[in-house]
Amino acid sequence: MPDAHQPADPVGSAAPYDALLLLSFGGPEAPEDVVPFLENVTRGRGIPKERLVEVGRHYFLFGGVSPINAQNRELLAALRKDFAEHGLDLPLYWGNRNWAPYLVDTLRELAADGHRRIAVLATSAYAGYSGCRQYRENLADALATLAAEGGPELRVDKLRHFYNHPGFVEPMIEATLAALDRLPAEVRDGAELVFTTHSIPTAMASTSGAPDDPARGTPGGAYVAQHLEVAGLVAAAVARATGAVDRRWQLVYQSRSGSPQIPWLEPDVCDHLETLHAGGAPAAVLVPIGFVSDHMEVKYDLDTEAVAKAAELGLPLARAATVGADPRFAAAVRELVLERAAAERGAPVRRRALGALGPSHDLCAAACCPNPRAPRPAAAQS
Ligand SMILES: CC1=C(CCC(=O)O)c2cc3nc(cc4[nH]c(cc5[nH]c(cc1n2)c(C)c5CCC(=O)O)c(CCC(=O)O)c4C)C(CCC(=O)O)=C3C
Ligand SMILES: [Fe+2]
Repeated sequence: MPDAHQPADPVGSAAPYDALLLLSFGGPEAPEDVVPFLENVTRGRGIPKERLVEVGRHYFLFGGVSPINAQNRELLAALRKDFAEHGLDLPLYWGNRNWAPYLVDTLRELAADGHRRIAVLATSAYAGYSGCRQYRENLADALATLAAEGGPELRVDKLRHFYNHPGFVEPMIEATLAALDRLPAEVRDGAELVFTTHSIPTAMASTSGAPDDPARGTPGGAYVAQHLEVAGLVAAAVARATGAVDRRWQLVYQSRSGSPQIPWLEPDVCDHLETLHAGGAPAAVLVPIGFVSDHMEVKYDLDTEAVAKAAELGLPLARAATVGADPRFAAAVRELVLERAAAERGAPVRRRALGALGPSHDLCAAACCPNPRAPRPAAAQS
């Protein structure tokens, strides 16, 4: 195993890639965007009407503006800066699944600019249908549209999952320590760590990951195994830094939608805060390891709803920042591009990953993270 703390080669070639595409979820930027955005997100997904009205309300509370697009613009700026500082001359593009700039428009632009082989970073760190295959299905749809228009053939390679990359984990450790510091000194040592991620249907969780992943088929599948790995890494590092070696932590879930009859991953974060309070916990720190930036799931479900729950309980609570545009994450993206480029050229590759699960595969298998409804074409797979 290579030493996880050694940086990858500082300079390298991005060949065979012509460009990097940042592929994200997208979000509304004005009140009149909210309903069309939600229609884009939920087309054909059987989400109850009441849930959509409720989620729309979350966006209207913030003036109809999701923070996610501004956060992606910041990440693009951080990537431009990092690439320039490291002499990596690779054009950067940005497209979204559910709002402007739309993926299909960005692919058209890439094609018009003469780019043919494109590395893709999806702003989703973990395995699973929603975080991986759905992005690849949208890539396949957009490529099919371009082909139907008579455009040139593009090849898109999605970069590996980065949940256990040190450039993603280390900022979260630092953010957790900073959140602990914001708690009153008298409750700090006893504060429990509450790692949160998006709940998904348990059926989707248990089929997440590659077919040969040992976690595949376990109740939480690779989705839960990967989150537990990150939570454990952050908890251990925090314990080392604060000396409170027996600090308790748990992985919990948020932002559940869908029909109440269908089982989703539990417990919910607000229920967990009640459990902690009932058990005598003096304080808690929320660590949203499932999300790359402080988008609406973080701003509403944690900073609004969970904060209100903690206030009602009288439980001191602090929320750790997400990775966002941290320069270490930008550097990790550069490493992932250079790593994959080297692998595609057949050159030696160093793949940094913390913990025991190892670096994720470059190419998803056809049976990775299946679509829970019906199989559909997906790009970037074997
Ligand atoms: C695993 C996961 C991630 C993390 C990985 C990743 O980042 O991709 C994620 C991210 C996000 N989810 C987002 C928004 C929404 N997700 C929804 C619905 C759903 N998400 C699901 C899962 C995930 N979602 C699932 C299983 C559903 C049910 C319907 C379906 O099977 O598809 C709905 C519909 C209403 C509702 O049900 O809540 C909305 C509005 C935003 C944008 C936030 C902003 O605007 O700032 C982001 C970053
Ligand atoms: Fe979502």
